[in-house]
Amino acid sequence: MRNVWEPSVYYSLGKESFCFAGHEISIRESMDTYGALIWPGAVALCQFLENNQQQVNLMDKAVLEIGAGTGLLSIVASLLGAWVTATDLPEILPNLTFNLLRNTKGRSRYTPQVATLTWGQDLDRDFPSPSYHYDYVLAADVVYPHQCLDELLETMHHFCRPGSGTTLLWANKVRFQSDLRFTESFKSHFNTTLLCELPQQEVRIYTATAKE
Ligand SMILES: C[S@@+](CC[C@H](N)C(=O)[O-])C[C@H]1O[C@@H](n2cnc3c(N)ncnc32)[C@H](O)[C@@H]1O
Repeated sequence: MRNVWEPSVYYSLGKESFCFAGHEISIRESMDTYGALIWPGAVALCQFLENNQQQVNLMDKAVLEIGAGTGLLSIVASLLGAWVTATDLPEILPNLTFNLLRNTKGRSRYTPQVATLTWGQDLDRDFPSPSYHYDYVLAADVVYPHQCLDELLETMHHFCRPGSGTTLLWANKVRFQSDLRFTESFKSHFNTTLLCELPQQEVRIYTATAKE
């Protein structure tokens, strides 16, 4: 039988209750993996989406989140009216599904979907375009020292192609030189605008569309 990942330690690191889009949101975290913790980029992008609903109107929009982790950002997008697919590595999905269902059931316009998406892997097979077209792709704190930065950029590019009309929203805490190198590469692939900078949290939020 497939081993279903369950957090072994339920441990509150920082805040696990939030209020966004008029709802109390309760997130189950764990110490087990990066994907079971809430990262500052997710909180910053949730705040941005809540405060800028005219600029980024998610009502009835198709939204994909990559590296969704605990699901906080997907929950907020869902509560703001989007049809959301939250994706991550397979071992993250049980906790992600748990958090999504517990916080959106009976509250959101569309039931959020959950899917495995390993950056750079089988994208044409599992998410062929144009069948899988999204208005927005969300990404929070997906850039940190890991071995898959090229695959991450390839994934962003897969969903945000020239002429697709897809907008990418990427929030990240700037931690290392490698983050700045990724940002340069990101800017060379996409038309990029810095939407917001939070100096205290050292988080930057970018919006991007594909270069023609
Ligand atoms: C630092 S956590 C951020 C989680 C969440 N977005 C947040 O901000 O709270 C990075 C996320 O990317 C996911 N991730 C890392 N490598 C990945 C890969 N190769 N393919 C897909 N997801 C990956 C992790 O499982 C984790 O959920």
